[in-house]
Amino acid sequence: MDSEVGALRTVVLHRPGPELERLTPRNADRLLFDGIPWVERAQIEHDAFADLLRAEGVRVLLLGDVLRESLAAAPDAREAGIEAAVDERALGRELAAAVFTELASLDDDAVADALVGGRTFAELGVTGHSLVRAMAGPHDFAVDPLPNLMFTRDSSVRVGPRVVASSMGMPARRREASLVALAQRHHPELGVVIPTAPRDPSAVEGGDVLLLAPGVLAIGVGERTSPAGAESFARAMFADGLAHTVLAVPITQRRATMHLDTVATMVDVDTMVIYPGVLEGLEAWTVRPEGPSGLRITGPEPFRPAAARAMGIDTLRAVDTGLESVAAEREQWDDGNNTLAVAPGRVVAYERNTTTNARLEAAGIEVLTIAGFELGSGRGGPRCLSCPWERAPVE
Ligand SMILES: NC(=O)NCCC[C@H](N)C(=O)O
Repeated sequence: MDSEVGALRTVVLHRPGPELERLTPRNADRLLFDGIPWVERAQIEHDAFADLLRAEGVRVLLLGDVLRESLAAAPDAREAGIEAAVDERALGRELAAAVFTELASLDDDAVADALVGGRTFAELGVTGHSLVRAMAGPHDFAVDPLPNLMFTRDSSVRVGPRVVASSMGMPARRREASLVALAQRHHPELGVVIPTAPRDPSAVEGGDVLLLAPGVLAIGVGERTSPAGAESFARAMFADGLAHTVLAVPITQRRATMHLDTVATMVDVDTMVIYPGVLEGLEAWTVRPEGPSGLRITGPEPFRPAAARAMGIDTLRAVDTGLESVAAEREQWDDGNNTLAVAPGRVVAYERNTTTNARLEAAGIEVLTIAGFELGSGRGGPRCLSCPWERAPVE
């Protein structure tokens, strides 16, 4: 796995499930959703996405199956998953112990459901002398649900022969990374991939990491990935010999641009789709290894020439998403720039972003479309919804 565009062979998706049924207008902001999705329709849309990928010859692994298979294969994974889900800081020691005991009494499938879908106090039936329990409403969560799990892009990053567990920037998503890492690690097939050495806990989310070309990574630095996170990721890549250059790319810290892949994604070996609102202003700091553990840092300078130089190409072509700024802004919000390449010059995109898709096609990119009315309510497109596990090397 050394690019964003090599023919996609294996991908990890998560079919959304009961965790989405937990969203209400009161908790949606905290759980990072902009609307309340219609769950059955989200599943239909997701199934169509998975089927399209299968029709493209991609092997689709579903995280729910991966998790269940891992829990069955490794008894210690069960305990580790439950332990990570029980937040002693929120529950207090005594109630945390009671919640742990309840979860531990469930069978493997029910544990997997609880770790993803969360559990309320009422559902778990935990009682006892706890102020937290006494003051909690029946629908308050003893274990938070993970409605963003379907955005498998963000919780781990596959680079070359390795996988990097993310360190999520947002509290609502923190547990995803450890759950996904646990599911991968204990899975009979995925577990053959070696994790990178543990990094420091600074924030990096996978939506910020773009494999521009073999050995060249761009890492967005903004709402989800901190400068420290980008640095520790770069150091891990250099230490493992997986990159020679990392471009740290500042992006505005707001919801519309939460990750680098919300404004720019690779659609061919030398081409990106880029939101025109950032096209001219996008900059990069170039980070390279120097000496046994040092870094050489230069910049900032305009992103595209810096990227082209690192990639060893004359020009990084940009397809911008419309000259008309209102249409471009609307489609950026609806993840028009968030494409998933299944092969060089062949991408999956949301059908609603008609201006962006027409411009991609005019630039010679084949666009395969999926519906994203409900999937999009969490603010993520085809790239966010996928964690590529294996791609063919690019020329
Ligand atoms: N790479 C991405 O842009 N992922 C989309 C994540 C959406 C999710 N609701 C979040 O706010 O984290």
